Amino acid sequence: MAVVEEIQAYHYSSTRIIFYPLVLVVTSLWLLYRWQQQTRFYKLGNKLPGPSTVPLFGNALMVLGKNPDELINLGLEYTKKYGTVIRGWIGSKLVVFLCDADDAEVILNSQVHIEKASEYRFFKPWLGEGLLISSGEKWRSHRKMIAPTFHINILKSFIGVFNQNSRNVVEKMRGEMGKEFDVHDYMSGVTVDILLETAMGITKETQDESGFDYAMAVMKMCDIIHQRHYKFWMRFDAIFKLTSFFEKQKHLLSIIHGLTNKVIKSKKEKYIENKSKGIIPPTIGELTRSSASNDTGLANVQTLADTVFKGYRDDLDYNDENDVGEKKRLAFLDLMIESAQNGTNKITDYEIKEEVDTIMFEGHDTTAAGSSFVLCLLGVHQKIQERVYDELYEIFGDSDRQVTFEDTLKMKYLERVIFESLRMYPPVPIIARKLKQDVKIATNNYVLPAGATVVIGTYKIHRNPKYYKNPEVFDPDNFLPENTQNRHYYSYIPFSAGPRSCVGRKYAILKLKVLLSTILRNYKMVSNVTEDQYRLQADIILKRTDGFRVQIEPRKRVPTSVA
Ligand code: HEM
Repeated sequence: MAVVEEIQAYHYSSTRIIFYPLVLVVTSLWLLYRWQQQTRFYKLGNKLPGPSTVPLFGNALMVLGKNPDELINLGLEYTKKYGTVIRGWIGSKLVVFLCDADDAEVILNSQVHIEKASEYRFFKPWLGEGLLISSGEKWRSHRKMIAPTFHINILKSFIGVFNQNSRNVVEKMRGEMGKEFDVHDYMSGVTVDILLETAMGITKETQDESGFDYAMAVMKMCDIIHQRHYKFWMRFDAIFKLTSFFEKQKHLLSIIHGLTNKVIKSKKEKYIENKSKGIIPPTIGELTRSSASNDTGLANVQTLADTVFKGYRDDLDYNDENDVGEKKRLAFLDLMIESAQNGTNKITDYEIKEEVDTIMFEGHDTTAAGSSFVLCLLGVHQKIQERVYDELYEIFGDSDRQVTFEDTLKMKYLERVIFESLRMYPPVPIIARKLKQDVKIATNNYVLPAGATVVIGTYKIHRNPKYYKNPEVFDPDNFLPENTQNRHYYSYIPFSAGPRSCVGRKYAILKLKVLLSTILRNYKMVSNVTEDQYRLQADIILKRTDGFRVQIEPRKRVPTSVA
């Protein structure tokens, strides 16, 4: 009897131990939820259209367990259902998706809403407070220093590097003739090689094993960051630190930062040594200053890019008319060291490292994806590829000579093809900001509250029939002057726009023209995978989860009408 009583008492007390605290927790959570719903933040958020929510979880359960291509399909489905403004609650975090050019302009054109969303924190161990993620005064002063280093005069001095590396990749690809292969592997490799040289001044001749290790580490780090974005559980630092990826990241970062630090140290020593001998490199100001000896005669030619990006209101166009042609080539790193040493800009070695690392990341994955999409699309759209080749034949004939800056100005159709590819498959498919102040957007005068995360849906804006007649059709004529002149500037934002637009825009377009024209003069691209079969990945960089599969055939150097 005593034993039975003892068991009953035990059950009773254990029920009490579990039951009452549980009731307390549930009640507190319910009260918290009720209180939250009454706050201004929630009231404003709940005025926006979006799927129904579950108390406390919001819409978080809907994305749980979804793989990257399912996520993109889910997002696209919701835009059909709810229109161009959609809110989602991830627990108590408000995320607002904007897919209309007027609304995008309100955010991107602002000097206030320039704070990056918390999702960018995964880059922090690698890029520190570099241009991509920094904010406030630090971002402003570094942007002011870095934007001029992307001046067209400096970019022109990179043409030789672009050419040499493009030729190298053409040779590497030769082994793939007749097979189906993933062209992204090659685009990724050549992009890192070009960046090593243009950002850090490391050439194939001067680089040792560490250059190769660095390139591999950059590619692998990009992979880890992608995994953290689409594997939900990897987003939590505490869990991430328990995975093997964390150890791998530590190792890769030691390679990346090790080389960046080493190069900065030796370049700085060299600068000081040269200075003591009276050898001083040209300043950014000198490299970009006007000169009577205009070497091209084409400096004032208006390119398509000049028209398309005219309304961006960013800081990349100033001074471009002062085109003095190719001078001494200095890498971005040299320019930063020089301006720090001569006192023009206050920037520490550590900050220079952050900026060089940022350029290496931003310049790599974006252009590798961009060029891979162009090559795949040309493999599918043979007629368009023929027009591209005919234009190249007109410029180069059957010669194997290198591309000059003047040639790139004549590649008008290729430029339209690149722009159209960036429209349909923007390498950066979304841009995310954290609001520090309330903002009223154009659609329905909705007010987005401070603290919300705003996601600009570039991919979706680029496919809005309001701006493009047949948005789902790959048609480079979307960028004929008559079609661009009256289009909303913010309906085409592959490089973002406004004060935080991409500083590498001109670099990217120039590099893509040299690289793609060199490949297309040597090979005909073929692809049996049509666009409806592409499996796109919802990620920080738009990619294909099915791989960028193409085949190449040798190019006969005659116009396509004769071939
Ligand atoms: C097709 C190629 C490229 C595309 C589509 C692209 C796109 C973008 C976009 C959309 C942003 C804004 C990101 C955001 O606000 O979250 C950005 C920023 C940036 N990009 Fe690019 N980019 C490309 C190539 C490059 C290259 C080649 C470089 C450097 C060599 C570069 C350097 C940067 C930097 C430093 C930023 C940060 C700017 C700031 O916040 O002030 N990008 N890029």
